[in-house]
Amino acid sequence: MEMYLVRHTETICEKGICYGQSDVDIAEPFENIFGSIISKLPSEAVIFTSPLKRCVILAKHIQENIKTISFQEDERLKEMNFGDWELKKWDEIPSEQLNPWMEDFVNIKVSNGESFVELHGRVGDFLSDKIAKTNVPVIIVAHAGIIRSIICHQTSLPLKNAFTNKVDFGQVIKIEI
Ligand SMILES: Cc1cc2ncn([C@H]3O[C@H](COP(=O)(O)O)[C@@H](O)[C@H]3O)c2cc1C
Repeated sequence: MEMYLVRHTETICEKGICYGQSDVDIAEPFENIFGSIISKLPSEAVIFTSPLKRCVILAKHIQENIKTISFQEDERLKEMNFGDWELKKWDEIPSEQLNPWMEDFVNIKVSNGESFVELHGRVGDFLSDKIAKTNVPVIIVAHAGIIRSIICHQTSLPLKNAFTNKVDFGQVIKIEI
């Protein structure tokens, strides 16, 4: 079965902001890049999306431009919950908090947020719940952290190496499962 992992396009956030689960807008114009994303997708698929608007806007556009078998938002596809760091500049996060997390972002929970292993757990629940029994192409519109977690689930890449995969804004990654 073909799975298409699509990262949302660029946001309006200035560079260097940790926006995690904050519901930030996408930057305009986005018509051309949306068109280029559609050209890389199958003509018929089931669509799942993160409920954050930077993904829903793109997912709805995909829904309108291919033969959509079903369309579902799923909370488990939200980006990592960065808790107290949400909407802070990375370089304003106190180093006594940031450094230990950088050393072990897989296991260390951000204060009032989650760890990457927790994110990976909810993504695994989503995959076994919604994807395991599907035999038609699947499109998942989500975030860099979620896409990396899915790749780790599907390839057995260790979580600590998840960031060796580049995931750009508007990138489409096709995997066969
Ligand atoms: C472990 C981990 C480390 C990160 N470092 C930056 N982000 C990134 O995740 C957030 C949103 O991604 P998107 O633009 O795809 O919605 C940003 O805040 C960005 O800093 C990370 C995410 C994760 C999971």
